[in-house]
This record gives sequence, C-alpha cells and structure tokens, in this order.
Amino acid sequence: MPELVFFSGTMDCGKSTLALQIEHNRSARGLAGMIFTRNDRAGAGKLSSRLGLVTDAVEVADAQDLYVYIVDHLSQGGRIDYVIADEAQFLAPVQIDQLARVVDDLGVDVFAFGITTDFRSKLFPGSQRLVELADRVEVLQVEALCWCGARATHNARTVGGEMVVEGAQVVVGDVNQAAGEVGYEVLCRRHHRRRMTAAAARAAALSPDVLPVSSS
Ligand SMILES: Nc1ncnc2c1ncn2[C@@H]1O[C@H](COP(=O)(O)OP(=O)(O)O)[C@@H](O)[C@H]1O
Ligand SMILES: Cc1cn([C@H]2C[C@H](O)[C@@H](COP(=O)(O)O)O2)c(=O)[nH]c1=O
Repeated sequence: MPELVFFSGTMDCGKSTLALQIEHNRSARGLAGMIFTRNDRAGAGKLSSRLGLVTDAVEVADAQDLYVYIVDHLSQGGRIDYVIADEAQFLAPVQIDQLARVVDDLGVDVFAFGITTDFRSKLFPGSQRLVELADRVEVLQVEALCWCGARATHNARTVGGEMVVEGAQVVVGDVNQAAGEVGYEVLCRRHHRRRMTAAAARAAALSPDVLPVSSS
C-alpha cells in the first residue's frame, strides 16, 4: 500500500541524510525517484546533508502544483516509483495535499522530511498539513541533543548566541554559526522556554550571581 510518510524532527537530527539514504537504496535497485526540495542551504535545486552528501533535486516554486508536475512527467514517458520531499516545512499546505493525491491517485510512495515547528515553537503550515494527512509520522531515531544533554525537541533562532523570538518564520540558516550571525540551536523544551542557549548557560555559570557564597 503506498504511503505518505512524514519524517520529522528538529534541525540537525539527520533528516536529509535519511532522505539521501532512501534515495540511494532505491535507485541502487533500479527504482526511479522524483526529488523535491525548497530553500536548502546548499542552494537552489540541491538536497544536502551535513555529512557532505548532496544530490540534485527539483526546487519547488511558490505556486507549483506538484501533482500536475508529476503527471506531466509521467505522461511524457518518465517513470516515478517514489517521491522524496526535503525541507517539506517550506511547502504550502496545498502542495502537501497534492503529494497526498500522488499517493492515493497514482499509487506512488511519498517520503517527506522536515522540521515540525519554527523558532517560536509554532507549527510551519506545511508541517501542520503533513501531520494532518500523513499515513505515518516518524520521529528520527538519532537524537539531537540540547547543551544540557537532554533530547533536543525545539529549534531556537539565535543572534550572537542569544535566542530571539521575533522575526520572519522563514530564514534559511544553520546551527553552529559564527558569533554575531543569525543561526539556530536545538534545545530541550525546558531551555527553549527559558531562552537558555549554550552561550547563555555559559555566561550564567560565569556570573558572580551564581557563584557559591563564601561562608566567612
Ligand atoms: N562530522 C560529523 N561526523 C559524524 N556525524 C555528523 C558529522 N556532522 C554531522 N553529523 C551528523 O549529521 C546529522 C545532521 O544531518 P542532516 O541530514 O544534515 O540533518 P537535518 O537534515 O536533520 O538537519 C547530525 O545530527 C549528526 O548526527
Ligand atoms: C527553526 C527554523 C528554521 N528555519 C530554517 C533553517 C534551515 O534553513 C531550515 C532547516 O533545515 P535543516 O536541514 O532541518 O537543518 O529551516 C526557518 O526558516 N525558520 C525557523 O523558525
């Protein structure tokens, strides 16, 4: 039975790596995939992982109909055995509906990969639609960790290591950015709620306010 599967997690938990592995294993057995992406850090039309692997992909445009794109490809004699959609949080909800239609009407598996929530811990519209429509939502097994060692469940946006909570929902970026730049850091819920990034925790540990009080 073909499925729409949503592989979700925080940033930096291995989603794109898994997408590339699924692509590799299937294409190695002669299956043909259609790979979609949007706003990958490596540039337009790329699906990249931090492990250094990268493959070409179709860069999805704002109003592009993914169902029509696939039907056009098939009607021109192309073959598609499965679809991969990376950075799926950036797809519009209607495009997720089109992917569900690919599964139901064309009998093709669709594997979507993306972060569920943004830097304010609000659902991305595309991810919300995936949670609503997917046959399965899979949480990746390799845990990304908060600086405290707990499982990271939330994405923080940082400027100079400090967490910010205002701004546009979409700002392409990466974890481990140089000080001063806009970046991201994965945190557990407790530290996301307290806006306690690794840099903030280090600063607090060095502050005289938290040093033990002398008994003399
Ligand atoms: N130098 C490295 N050695 C081993 N694993 C690494 C290295 N750099 C990154 N990784 C792994 O890659 C993961 C990020 O993979 P990636 O597919 O880019 O994540 P995502 O798409 O979820 O943001 C990290 O969680 C880590 O497990
Ligand atoms: C939290 C958050 C992230 N983004 C961007 C930052 C990256 O470009 C991607 C996530 O990519 P990854 O492969 O999962 O690391 O999303 C954003 O635009 N807005 C956010 O709130």
